[in-house]
Amino acid sequence: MRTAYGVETVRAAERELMARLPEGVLMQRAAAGLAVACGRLMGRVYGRRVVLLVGSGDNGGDALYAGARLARRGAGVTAVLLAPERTHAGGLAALRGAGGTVISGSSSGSSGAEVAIRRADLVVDGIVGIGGRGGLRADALPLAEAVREARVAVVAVDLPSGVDADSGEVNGEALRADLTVTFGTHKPGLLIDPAREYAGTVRLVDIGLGEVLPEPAELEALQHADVARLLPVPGVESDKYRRGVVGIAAGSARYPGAAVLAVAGALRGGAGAVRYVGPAADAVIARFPEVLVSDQGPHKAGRVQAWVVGPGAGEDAATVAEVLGADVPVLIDADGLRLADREAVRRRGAPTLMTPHAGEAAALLGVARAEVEGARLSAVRELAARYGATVLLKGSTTLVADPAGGAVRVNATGTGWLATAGSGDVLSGLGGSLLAAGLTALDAGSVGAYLHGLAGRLASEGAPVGAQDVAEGVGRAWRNVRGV
Ligand SMILES: NC(=O)C1=CN([C@@H]2O[C@H](COP(=O)(O)OP(=O)(O)OC[C@H]3O[C@@H](n4cnc5c(N)ncnc54)[C@H](OP(=O)(O)O)[C@@H]3O)[C@@H](O)[C@H]2O)[C@@H](O)CC1
Ligand SMILES: [K+]
Repeated sequence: MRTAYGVETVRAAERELMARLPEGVLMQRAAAGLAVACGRLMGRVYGRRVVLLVGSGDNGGDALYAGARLARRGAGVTAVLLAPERTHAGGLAALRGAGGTVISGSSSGSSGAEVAIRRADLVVDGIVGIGGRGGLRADALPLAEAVREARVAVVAVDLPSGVDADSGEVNGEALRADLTVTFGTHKPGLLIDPAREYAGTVRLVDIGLGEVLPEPAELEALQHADVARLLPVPGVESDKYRRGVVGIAAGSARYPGAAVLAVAGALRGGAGAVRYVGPAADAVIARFPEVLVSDQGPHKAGRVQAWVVGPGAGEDAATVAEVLGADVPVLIDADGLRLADREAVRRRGAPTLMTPHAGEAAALLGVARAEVEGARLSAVRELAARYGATVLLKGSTTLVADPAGGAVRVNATGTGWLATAGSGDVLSGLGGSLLAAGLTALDAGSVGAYLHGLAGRLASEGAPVGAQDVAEGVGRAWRNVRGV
């Protein structure tokens, strides 16, 4: 499991650890890891030209100490100081002692710095780290512009400067990195868009913080091994009922395809059988003869261990209400989200998993879509709290939040190719099937998103995919995760 912690927690852990260690040890650990990562990125150190962008705090200190290490190994290192009078003194002395050059951003104007950037093999962004608020400030903007124009490789120290460490929000300008070297733990902003996009590849340097960080983390991301443990694999005793039956109440005369795609996802999620109720039974059975279909309402469909309701449902509020009344886990998607009565969701005794995309989440919260996209973490937490339900917010970084709090799960297996019609219907069926197989709402949502994203990647291999390709790719994703 990859975990991430917010700034307050990181600072508390840092204080606790620092109290046990000689002064400066943590920064030296950070700088050593940073210098190694820079060296690897450049291929060799000797003779390379490195520019450090140095802000007023310890983030700049890390950059300076790492710069000193690179200078000792033969790199030509120039530090551009954005706040010369507040620069980390020890770091500056170390760099000077190692033969580095220092340009004061303010006194010599920015042109000297811009020339150095144009000639550089690598820029190290130590403007601001977890102490940052808001986007880049005016004095850093010409430097950021010069970096962009020079197309020079950028390594961000701890975080790309200008992004919000806790939320992944980017309020203003931020510096894009090819590699972010982060210390002690991932920060939420490194895993959540839009900030994640600025970070490039993220490398975690162990500075010993792990032993003092509390449980649970603020954010966690499942990895292959975690998903493999959670997948519902049948034992010798299993029959189709023990493996779970998932009911799909989806589709309408107008949108029969949504039903077919939700069923396609459900067949690949590990439940032993799929029931379908609704007006698209003919289309479903023609494509999937193994499905148990019924044109009666959900309560007459026979026993299920979980329901999926909503994909392509049109205006069928009665079916949504009926499913919400069932005493089994329910996944609500698409039209179902709009039709579900909030109080009815809150009253439910069994788990509920809601799976909106940003537009649907915005409608439920009564805000603009851009607001949800810019502040995904707070949006998903707010929705989970309002509905008393587990919420999976779809997007390039899908988030899953439980109403009781705890770590929010983030999924990063997705690909832009998944933004294709019907792909969400496949995910709803897949998630419902995992619920029926006995996973908690949080696990079903995050495992579903993981498999779905991976299936999209495997099916796509860099080319466009349709929703059916994604559904068919889910089997490959299972095998990939299980290593079989
Ligand atoms: N935690 C750990 O375990 C370890 C942490 N380490 C390192 O320390 C870093 C944190 O250092 P830090 O606390 O000195 O804060 P940092 O990010 O350098 O900011 C300093 C000042 O910048 C300013 N400022 C604010 N916003 C700004 C903006 N948008 N643009 C420009 N400036 C802005 C603001 O001052 P202001 O100008 O507002 O008075 C703020 O006080 C951390 O990220 C990691 O690299 C490692 O060494 C080892 C272990
Ligand atoms: K930085």
